[in-house]
Amino acid sequence: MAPVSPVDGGLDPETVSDLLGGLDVETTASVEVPERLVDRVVGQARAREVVEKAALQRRHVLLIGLPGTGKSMLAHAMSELLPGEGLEDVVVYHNPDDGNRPRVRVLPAGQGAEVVGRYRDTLRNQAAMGSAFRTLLLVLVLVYTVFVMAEPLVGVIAVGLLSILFRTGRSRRTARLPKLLVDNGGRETAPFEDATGTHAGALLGDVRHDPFQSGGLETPSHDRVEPGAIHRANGGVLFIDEVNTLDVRSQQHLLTAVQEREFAVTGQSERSSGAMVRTDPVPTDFVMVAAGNLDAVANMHPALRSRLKGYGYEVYMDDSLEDTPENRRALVRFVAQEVGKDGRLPHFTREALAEVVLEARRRAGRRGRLTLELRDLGGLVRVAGDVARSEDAPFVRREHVLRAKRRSRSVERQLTDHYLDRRRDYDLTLVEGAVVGRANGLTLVGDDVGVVLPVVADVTPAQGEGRVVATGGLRDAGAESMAHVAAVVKKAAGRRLAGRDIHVQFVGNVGGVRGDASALAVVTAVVSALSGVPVDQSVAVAGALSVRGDVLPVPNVTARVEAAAAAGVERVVLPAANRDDVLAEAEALARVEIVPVSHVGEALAVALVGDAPDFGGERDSAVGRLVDAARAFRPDLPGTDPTPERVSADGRRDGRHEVADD
Ligand SMILES: Nc1ncnc2c1ncn2[C@@H]1O[C@H](COP(=O)(O)OP(=O)(O)OP(=O)(O)O)[C@@H](O)[C@H]1O
Repeated sequence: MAPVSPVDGGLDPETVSDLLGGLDVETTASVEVPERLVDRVVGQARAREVVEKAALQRRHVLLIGLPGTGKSMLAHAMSELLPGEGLEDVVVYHNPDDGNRPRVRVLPAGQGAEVVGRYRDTLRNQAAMGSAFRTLLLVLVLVYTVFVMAEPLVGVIAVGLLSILFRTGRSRRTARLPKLLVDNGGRETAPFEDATGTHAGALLGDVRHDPFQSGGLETPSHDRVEPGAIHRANGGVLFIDEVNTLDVRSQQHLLTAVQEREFAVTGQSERSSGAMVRTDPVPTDFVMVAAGNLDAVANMHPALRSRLKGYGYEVYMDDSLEDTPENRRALVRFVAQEVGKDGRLPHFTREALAEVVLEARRRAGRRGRLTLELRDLGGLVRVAGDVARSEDAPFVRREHVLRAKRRSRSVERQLTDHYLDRRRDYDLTLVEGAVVGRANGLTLVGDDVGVVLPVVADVTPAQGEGRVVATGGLRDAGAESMAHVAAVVKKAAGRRLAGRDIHVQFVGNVGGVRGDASALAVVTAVVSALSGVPVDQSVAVAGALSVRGDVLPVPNVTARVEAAAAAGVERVVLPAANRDDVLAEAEALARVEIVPVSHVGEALAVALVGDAPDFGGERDSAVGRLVDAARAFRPDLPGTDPTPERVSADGRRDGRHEVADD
């Protein structure tokens, strides 16, 4: 059989070499993955440095950032950096003085199992000796009653009663066998405990309920004691993601464990018999790595946060890293690491690796950056591997990655596609002609799926104070941005806007408008509605606005441009600050023209077309000023120009304007 070649196609070798940061490997099989977990972390230089320092000083760490950026990986890496020596075992004993107060003994790691083993051996020997003695005694009683007293019935009863007595005594003795609560024997690295989403019992330890409680059938309390993550993490790392989701009581107890470095185990449920039991304190000398998004900081118990602040470090995780050859090589190592971790995936060819790096660029959404949301990128690696495996391909090739990209559509992507299909049925997308009061905005569903979102506006007489009424699922910054729109329109309009309501609607909105990237599209639609100057529907507009009309950058312009191109839009108006963020590789760029703008006027100059209709003798100064602003960038823009005479393309005077301007 001919050897299977990992040579792939589709990208030229120079581009591939550049995308791999010059790494000279044929497939991921020859990519070396570092031994230590901390060396496998891609990017996150600050967090890595902090974790290394905190491990040396045994300080707590708070990692805040987006999901899947390596927070738990760093916490795990930290446990590898902590010394594996000096760990302890914890053994819990029956307390003969008080059955509800089990005793706790802390021993060097490995000795706990020995102690319990020795205890068990002693009990076993005692039991063996006792059993021989008891058998002899029973035989003697039987012989005496049957042969000497000649009372076999008395003999059988006596032997039965004695057997029950002996059994109770034996179960009492075996019940005293101590329990190994925390076993660190044979462990080479410090423990790592992930307590994410645990309930109080699993976090703080618990004492199980005993339905019998007395009468000789009960389980002794020390045998019902269970350690919590805080006890198992002793000497190592306790990792808690979404720390703010722990209830307040658990956070308070956690704080006590952190401060005191020991925490007694007691039953967590008030109604359980375990609640009456409380052990001696059990050591909880761990380093805590708490994680979450920004909400976690806001909602964390203030005392716990202050403890973390005072005795630890806080790091905001990076969500992207610089697109340098070194970092691209790190990404290639990441793919090799994910392939190795899965264990069943074929290796990636150079071209397939290059495609993953390209995807990391695309997902970063900013020029010169690579995404660090690596859990998601790891998902793409696995799907690409599964696609290759389903075809029994010996390697994951570029086409597999491309197919995986299509297949591993996020829920947002699927929802958007579904919505676009529906919208096509109802003809909601309009990408040609010119319409008054309608502009094509570009919004995001989720973080990285672009959608063309039409915005329509109309002006009506106000019942009271004039206002801007916006509908169609505006939330957060999206709702706030309407105030910026109002400022821009009002400033231009002066008092002439009084007595009018401006209605704005996001048509067929699917995911709600969270951000302020639609502000420019809204102003375009509003100005068009006020002026009657139509908007060119082959143009799509994306941009946030300052209250002064400056166009501000928006996230993930590549996804927006792709959505515009897919819908058939010809030109996309984007904030000038975002110009470089559209990936050069985006296929969509071949199909659309990008028009960078810095001021609302520039955008209007591109989007507004055609002549303004007759205003019935009354020139609208609100619109006048905005369209004037636009004219500063495109002098031929029609609208409020007071010049009475306009010459049309064929040299004739434009009669309609004459009438309007007279
Ligand atoms: N910076 C990184 N370097 C290498 N691999 C990473 C990195 N970030 C994430 N990963 C990969 O993604 C997986 C998930 O990351 P991890 O669980 O650490 O994310 P997280 O930030 O803790 O997310 P969450 O808050 O959702 O738990 C890791 O096991 C690893 O394979």
